Amino acid sequence: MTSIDDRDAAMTELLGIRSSIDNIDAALIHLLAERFKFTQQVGRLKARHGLPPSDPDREKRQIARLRALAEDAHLDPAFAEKWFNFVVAEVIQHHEELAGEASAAADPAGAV
Ligand SMILES: C=C(O[C@@H]1C=C(C(=O)O)C=C[C@H]1O)C(=O)O
Repeated sequence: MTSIDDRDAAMTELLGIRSSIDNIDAALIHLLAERFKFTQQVGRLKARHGLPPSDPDREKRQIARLRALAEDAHLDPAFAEKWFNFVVAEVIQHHEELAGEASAAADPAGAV
């Protein structure tokens, strides 16, 4: 059993830790927003030049790099890879949408 004082101290400590978690979550949202700004830039460039939305070789290299970074940082490399694949799936969907918009703009009647 812990005393009321112990519990109050634990709650104060918990709130302090959660405030750091809140700051990190906010930083991650800002970093992701910045990443998506750049991937949208890549998507528009690819769409303008008829390049494919995905680049599996680049993804493979990034996964190897991120797994090594995760290991150094004592983060589960499998989690790092899952996170990357989750983000890339969204990026590729955006790129496909941009490619569709570019081809519709180039050929509004849909003629082949
Ligand atoms: C952003 C790109 O497009 C796709 C998305 C990637 C990413 O989000 O890291 C990597 C490769 C591509 O499949 C790119 O080709 O660089």
